[in-house]
Amino acid sequence: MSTAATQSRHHPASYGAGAHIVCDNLIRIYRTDKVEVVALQGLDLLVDRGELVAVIGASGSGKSTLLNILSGLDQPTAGLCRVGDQDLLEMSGRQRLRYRRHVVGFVWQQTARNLVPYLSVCDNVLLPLLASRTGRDERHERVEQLLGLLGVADVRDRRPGELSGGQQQRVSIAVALANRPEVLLADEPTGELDSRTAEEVFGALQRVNTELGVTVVVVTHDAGVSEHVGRTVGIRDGRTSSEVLRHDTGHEGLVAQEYAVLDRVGRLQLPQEFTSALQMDRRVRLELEEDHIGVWPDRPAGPEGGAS
Ligand SMILES: Nc1ncnc2c1ncn2[C@@H]1O[C@H](COP(=O)(O)OP(=O)(O)OP(=O)(O)O)[C@@H](O)[C@H]1O
Repeated sequence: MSTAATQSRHHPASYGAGAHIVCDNLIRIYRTDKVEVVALQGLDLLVDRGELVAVIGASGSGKSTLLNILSGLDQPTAGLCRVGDQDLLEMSGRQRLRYRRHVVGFVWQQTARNLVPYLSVCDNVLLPLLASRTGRDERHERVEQLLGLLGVADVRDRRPGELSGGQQQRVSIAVALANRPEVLLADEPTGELDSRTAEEVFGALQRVNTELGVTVVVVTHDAGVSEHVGRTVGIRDGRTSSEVLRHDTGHEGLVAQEYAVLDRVGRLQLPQEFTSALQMDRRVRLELEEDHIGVWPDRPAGPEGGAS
């Protein structure tokens, strides 16, 4: 289990201390003339430095809203959002620009948003480095390192339109990482790809996470992502609802285990499959046992109505 996740369970008062990314009771309300949409309704999320986390959820659950906030493009309505020592609610315009250029890198679903179509692969990766005034030798070293790591060195002189979808996204990852950001954010990076190519892109995200130590948050509705990451966080209706952790047990190999998320005040969302299977409605009966908490449907106690 991630250190941040374990720590939040044991010391709710110091929620998020030591985590790289902290979202605490994050709220984002979109207001238009007539309607108000609560896209995030108190979302909690902790990510450790160097972790690779997938955020999955149905359409409209708030995934892109979360990523837009983490990328500094959008601001939350309330709550706390911190990346390293940067507070995303308190930043000035100038700090926000610096944050977007140097602290986070992003990969979007549409390649057109990631790459300049008339530049070669090599020049696309070089572009952010020119803007950041990195020295010439260091620039070329970084470009070579990234092209090699992402397996696109052989297509360095091609333009984005001359690449496969998977190659385009791998080049997009290289562009996003050029300025050595601490965090890489990817919004549906495999949304336009077939499942084999999607595997290739998830593999590339895994590689940069392991080799460069960059913290990666990937948002997707592709449930297949859980094969490639240590932790999958489920969001539903703008809140974190569940987590799947993959443990290496040694003898049995990697085993996936699903957890419900407990927030800092102890709230827990029970999976709907569980509550409907036991016809739990409105309220449940709780009992503290030595090593677990029992949850029972609220039915009259009797020969058949007792705890099970
Ligand atoms: N600019 C906006 N103005 C009003 N409502 C918005 C805006 N952006 C998002 N929403 C609403 O907020 C909710 C969450 O949207 P969001 O795009 O974050 O979901 P998502 O999980 O990324 O969905 P998808 O997988 O379809 O991209 C939705 O109900 C959406 O309609």
